[in-house]
Amino acid sequence: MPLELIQQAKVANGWHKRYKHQSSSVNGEMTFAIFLPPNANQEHPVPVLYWLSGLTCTDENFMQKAAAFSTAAELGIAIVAPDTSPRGEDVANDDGYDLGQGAGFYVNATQAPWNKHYQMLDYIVQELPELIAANFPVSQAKSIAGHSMGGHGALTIGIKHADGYRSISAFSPIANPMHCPWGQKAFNAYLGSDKSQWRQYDASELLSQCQATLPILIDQGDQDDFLAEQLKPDTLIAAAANLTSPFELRMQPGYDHSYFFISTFIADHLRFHGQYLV
Ligand SMILES: N[C@@H](CCC(=O)N[C@@H](CSC=O)C(=O)NCC(=O)O)C(=O)O
Repeated sequence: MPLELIQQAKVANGWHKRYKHQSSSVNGEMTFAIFLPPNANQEHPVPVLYWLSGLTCTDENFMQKAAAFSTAAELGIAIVAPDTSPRGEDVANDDGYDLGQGAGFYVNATQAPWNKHYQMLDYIVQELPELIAANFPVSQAKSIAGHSMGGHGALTIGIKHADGYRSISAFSPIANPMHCPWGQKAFNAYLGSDKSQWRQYDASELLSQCQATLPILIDQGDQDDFLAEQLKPDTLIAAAANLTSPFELRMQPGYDHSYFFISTFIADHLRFHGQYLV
């Protein structure tokens, strides 16, 4: 499907570009943004970090607020930030900010009316990387990162599709969505009431069962208003107890849930991924 360029700007000697396109996975239009570092060209394809944003976000929040460009340019890493859901008048929605448009939870919905468009897992794992590879000077090397709902997405996708990615990182991820209000609301709507279907999308469940996985870095602010009720990083630490691959969860004193926090530590995350994307 052809890409339509919406916007572009030079930044950090590279380019930030936004595109929309028809998506076969979500059966409608999707938008994504890409940062291409200055060294990206057909003779020098660059690795890609996929960034999954949180509730209420579009492709723009990370690109405008995370302050990632200078380090990504220095390391020669492209960043792709998709929208967090399908959108449009014919796309199912909810009055709450935590379900529907802007809150796709990176799952393949099985329940009506959501299953018509909310196939975000297929979009992120298959369709979007194919589109990026076909249209931009990128190599096969991919890593995945995200924030909050997007941290849940990065962890679950990276763990379940470990052959497709080199490393995983997350800021303030929803670590155990089966047991928090945001996750329970979304999973009930998108997946139905059968909790056996929820486990495939719960990072703590997946991590506790896997023998080996990718290197994982997580940052969590200890002044995050969502920490105890929604995020539950302790369950992830417990689930990671028997891992043999590198796993680090850093509690960062004084930081909240915002992009101020993300912008403070994004360079660490890019350098972490950079080790594995060479
Ligand atoms: N009550 C808030 C909730 C929205 C919010 O905090 N969204 C976060 C992600 S939360 C988990 O996925 C976010 O990234 N917001 C965008 C930003 O640019 O900060 C609300 O008022 O909507």
